[in-house]
Amino acid sequence: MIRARGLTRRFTVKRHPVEAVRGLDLDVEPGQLVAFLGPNGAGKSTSLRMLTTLLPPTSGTATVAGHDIRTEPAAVRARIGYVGQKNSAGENYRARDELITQGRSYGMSRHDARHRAGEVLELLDLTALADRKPGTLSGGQRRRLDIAMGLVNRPELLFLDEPSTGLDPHSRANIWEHVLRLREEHRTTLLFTTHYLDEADTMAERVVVVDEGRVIADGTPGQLKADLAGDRITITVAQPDVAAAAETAERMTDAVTVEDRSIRVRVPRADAALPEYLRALEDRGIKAIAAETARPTLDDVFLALTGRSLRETQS
Ligand SMILES: Nc1ncnc2c1ncn2[C@@H]1O[C@H](COP(=O)(O)OP(=O)(O)OP(=O)(O)O)[C@@H](O)[C@H]1O
Repeated sequence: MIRARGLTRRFTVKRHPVEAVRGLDLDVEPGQLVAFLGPNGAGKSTSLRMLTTLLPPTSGTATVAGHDIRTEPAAVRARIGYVGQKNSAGENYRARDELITQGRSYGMSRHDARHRAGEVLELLDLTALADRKPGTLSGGQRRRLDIAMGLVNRPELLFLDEPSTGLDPHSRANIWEHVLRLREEHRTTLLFTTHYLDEADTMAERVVVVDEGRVIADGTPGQLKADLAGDRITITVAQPDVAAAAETAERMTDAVTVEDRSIRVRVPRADAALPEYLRALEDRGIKAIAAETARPTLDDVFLALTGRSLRETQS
């Protein structure tokens, strides 16, 4: 559905070059649900805008829905939907009319555009709001209308740029319910950008981690966490035992950090490593005051790859 090779995009800002995307290689199969995860400025939106033909690449090639983004942009656009970060419907016409106008812009007859507007309103649970002007809708309703706008042409592939940013948790969950249904019932291929770690983790079957214009990891959330982060053990000991407890941990692995009276250890499997560590401490006469284990998050993956926390890079 997507095949990109070496896509790059350079901007010039105040006479300085900004390498927004540095050589994106990406293959997405039909029906996949892929998250582009990365901090602000990582190049996620720029990548999407190139793949949707809104922005020409500086170099590189890509085919999207079977057509070349450079030489056949109209054919690409006819087969994809794009929901940008900004609202796509205007303020002044009723939601239904905005959708009809969108249908007409794809060359549909008035009758077909009206019929399709009715279908997408139904699909996004917006039928009761069809006669309202977009400006009067809530944030979550407005976002659903944006998605409806992106679906008017029955796209095989839908790009969503930060579909749930700025929404309250209830509206976020509601948006995802609709997106997931779309995939189940229509087998739409979906590529979305996010900087919500939990969203990428729970919603996507594949996460492409982007940082400073490059893909730095690509896999299922489970794979990425197992391969790149591992479980975490945290043991708390009495102050005089801290140095000896840390040294004991260092015999097991290099990934040891000490904070106050707590020793943090990264291991592939906490269930196997914790009893071993506790036994080793006991052999040295050290008693643990508390022991905790935690499964890794995608933030741990980002930290392992970049030395930075994705949470800290949020603006
Ligand atoms: N039109 C533009 N002109 C100049 N620089 C741009 C332009 N668009 C993006 N950039 C720069 O390119 C880099 C990548 O931006 P991009 O918007 O793709 O990142 P992003 O990962 O989508 O970030 P965000 O999560 O904030 O949307 C940033 O340094 C940004 O300032």
